[in-house]
Amino acid sequence: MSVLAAENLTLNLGGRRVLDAVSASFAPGRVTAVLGPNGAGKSTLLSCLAGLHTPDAGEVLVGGQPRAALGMRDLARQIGLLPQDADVHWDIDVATLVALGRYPHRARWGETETDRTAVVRAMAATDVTQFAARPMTALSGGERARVLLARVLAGEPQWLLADEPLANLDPAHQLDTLGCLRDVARGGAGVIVVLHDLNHAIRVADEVLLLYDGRIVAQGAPADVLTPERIAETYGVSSHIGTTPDGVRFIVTSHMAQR
Ligand SMILES: Nc1ncnc2c1ncn2[C@@H]1O[C@H](COP(=O)(O)OP(=O)(O)OP(=O)(O)O)[C@@H](O)[C@H]1O
Repeated sequence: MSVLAAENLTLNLGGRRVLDAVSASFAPGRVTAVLGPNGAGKSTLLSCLAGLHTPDAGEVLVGGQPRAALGMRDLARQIGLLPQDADVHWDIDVATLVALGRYPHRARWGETETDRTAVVRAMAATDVTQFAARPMTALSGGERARVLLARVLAGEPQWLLADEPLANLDPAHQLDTLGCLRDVARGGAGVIVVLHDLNHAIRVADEVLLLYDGRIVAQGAPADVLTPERIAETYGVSSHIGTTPDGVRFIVTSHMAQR
């Protein structure tokens, strides 16, 4: 099966161990939420998977092949990364920027109907079609964030790696984006998404991977991993886990009681 796998990834940055023997395997058609407190190594793990960092030990396998064996174009077709705090401050119009997401697929003779369809679909999925002709500099932060997600979606990657894609979005667009990530997985791609809101994770993820201090402390179904005990150990907060009358699970966190 064509999986994306991290095998014993170890990475030191600035003299500190940032990832410590991280092994994980991601399957197509599934959404994996990468969770953990600030500084746990979530973005670094995504960067390693996408090829932006070369690990000091261990390797990333893409469909069983070492990532380093793939050419840049092939890698760009297979893995689409939306980095944390991605932004654009130049005067490019939205449709042109989203179309740049097709770059790894572009034929020598230019844009094809397939390219155009993928761009239109990506813009609709992120609710930015109405901004198509506007320059990026004339959009709000949340609108720009949706356009940048559209650019990655336009590339129709086999693996979508999204680092906090909900950070600047209003509640309705957060839910829409979670739905969009599920649709991407339903279409057969693997989705790996860094999230901070545990409620978003239990809503979207088939699986969660919980990092702490550069190590994986748990990986599995959200209900199995996100227990009050583990939330307390990892995040240092108390939690109450419940279910709404219509069956949606939720987690409410609060500060630990002072001793
Ligand atoms: N270039 C760098 N040089 C030195 N240390 C770094 C560098 N980049 C990241 N780090 C450190 O690596 C650790 C992991 O960073 P990373 O960005 O992966 O965390 P994160 O889990 O994504 O955190 P957050 O939730 O705050 O985004 C942090 O302690 C950070 O300070």
